[in-house]
Amino acid sequence: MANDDSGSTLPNVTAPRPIQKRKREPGPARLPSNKSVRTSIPNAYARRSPPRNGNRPQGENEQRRTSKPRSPSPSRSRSRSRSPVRQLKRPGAGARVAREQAETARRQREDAERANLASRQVTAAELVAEHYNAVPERGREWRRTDSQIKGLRNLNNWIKSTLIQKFSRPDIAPVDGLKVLDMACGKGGDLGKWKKAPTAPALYVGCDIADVSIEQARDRYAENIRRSAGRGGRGGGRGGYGRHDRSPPMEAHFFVQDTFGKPLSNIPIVQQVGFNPNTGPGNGFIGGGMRTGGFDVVSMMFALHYSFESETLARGMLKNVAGALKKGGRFIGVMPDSDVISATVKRLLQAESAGQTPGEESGGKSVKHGNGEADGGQAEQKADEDWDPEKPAETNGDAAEDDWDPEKSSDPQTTNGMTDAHEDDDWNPEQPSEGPPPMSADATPLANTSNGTSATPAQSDPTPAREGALTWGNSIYRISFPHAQPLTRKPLPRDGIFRPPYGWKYHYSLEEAVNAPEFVVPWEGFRSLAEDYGLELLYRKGFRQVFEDESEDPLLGQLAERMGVMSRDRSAGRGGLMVSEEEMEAAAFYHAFCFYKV
Ligand SMILES: C[S@@+](CC[C@H](N)C(=O)[O-])C[C@H]1O[C@@H](n2cnc3c(N)ncnc32)[C@H](O)[C@@H]1O
Repeated sequence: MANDDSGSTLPNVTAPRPIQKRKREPGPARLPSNKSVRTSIPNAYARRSPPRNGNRPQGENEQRRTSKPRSPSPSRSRSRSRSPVRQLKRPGAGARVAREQAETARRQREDAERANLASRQVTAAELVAEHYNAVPERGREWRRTDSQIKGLRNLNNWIKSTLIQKFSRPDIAPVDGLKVLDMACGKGGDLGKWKKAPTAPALYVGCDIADVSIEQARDRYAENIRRSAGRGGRGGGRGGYGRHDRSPPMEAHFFVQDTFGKPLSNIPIVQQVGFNPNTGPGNGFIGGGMRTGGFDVVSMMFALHYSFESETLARGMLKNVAGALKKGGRFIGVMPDSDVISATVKRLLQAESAGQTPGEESGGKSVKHGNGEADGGQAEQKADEDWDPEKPAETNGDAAEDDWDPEKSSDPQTTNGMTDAHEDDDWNPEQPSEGPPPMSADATPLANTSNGTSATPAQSDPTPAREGALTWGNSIYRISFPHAQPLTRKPLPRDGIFRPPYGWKYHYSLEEAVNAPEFVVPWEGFRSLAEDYGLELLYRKGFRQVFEDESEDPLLGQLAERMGVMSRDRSAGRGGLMVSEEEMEAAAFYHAFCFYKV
């Protein structure tokens, strides 16, 4: 999967289904014409969408209506009586038979399509699982000392913590405690962040498609419980997760589960908490949240983009999110920002048609595309490594994961400097965080952008562009889009608007972390789809903006210091920022969001 941009995993739901040609019927019985049937189809998505809840897309209903024998109205009878009866009767009966056969054939084709789609989804899901299962667990020590992207890891962790802090406030927590569902929880790296939520969860349910990751998450949790018991409950009665020493341990359950392609209602504990299978469009209403039951928060960190492979998966994901949330519950997450992608694709395509060489359009020399021309003489040492599917890859999830180590003492006396700064599980606002910020020599101040996102071209570019690909990035991350989607042959949009919003595959690689295909999540399309499932937007910010705004908050600012994002010494580096500009550029590819369940 890591090197698969052949599009072979793209289910054919992304390809418009050919409209079936039907036999002409003679005389008046021929109405409505095929043309009117075609124009009655509301949009391209409706044609591609498999029927949900037994409802067929409008166009198909139209087709079915035309094939149904009509009860003759008086006026129709009159008009028939003026027509030669024998000419109408025989072709009418024949046409009916033909229609029935055509209808049967169409249904069979649809069934086959659905079966094919289902099996291909499984394949795609399996490939994702395979990729993440293959990710080595390098350990906290490696991340702390050897990782070249410590600053980025810390920033990602802090942003996830910030979302958790902001949107799991006591006002949404019921008396029996907060219930959290982590969809695509990876190795359970966010368990420690939940411990520091304003209301520590009473129940955490983590699901992921990668079984090895789920095993690691279970081990992580069990180890923490064990150590906490060994310490006599010190460090938080909730198995070391709680902030209140006498609170009962946080109960956690982990499941191997495809959270986009399969309903979560098949998990007993999810059923027990409450799952509403009727959310989303269907029968003309949007199913609301449950008045009682349901999770208080659903979290989806660095994973939602996998669901935008197809409309079916995206809807499946939202159905699960909305179905699991209680009324008033929150859906939080982080994912790639399509505004950054759109702006960069548009700019690079314009530069390309203006005949500019890569980088010229931006005054820089780092963005390139096409046939892998050398870029400003930058070193190309990493070359094909970034495209090697065999190359062991660590996940972004790992980069994004907490560096929680149950072995580590939470005693502030035993922690210091960078070590302590990397221990956000043992967050202690009193503990100073010091250490030289990992600045690059040419680091520049943070750029202010209108929406907090940045399409800043990279500062350096040691990796080669792929043949026929539009590529940008810097020495730690790289995005690569094929000029045309392999399966659909759809070219990259010159206006930067991805329509339809599903199936736009690109390749993403991050130093030490990810090397895998992903899918664009066009923001507006996603937002309006989310509304269909009763999810209203509360918060959306690019990572740069999250940092600039939220680090002003006294508590979150302290947390940034504790997590190695900021130094207490504001004269160090760029106002104390411990994230290099290249890391910040990589981070600016993402944005954070929170929705509210109505
Ligand atoms: C980048 S990792 C993020 C892990 C974790 N949320 C974090 O922030 O550390 C992406 C995760 O999404 C999971 N994933 C991808 N597709 C999935 C699906 N259909 N169902 C469940 N998990 C999925 C992967 O297995 C992987 O663990």
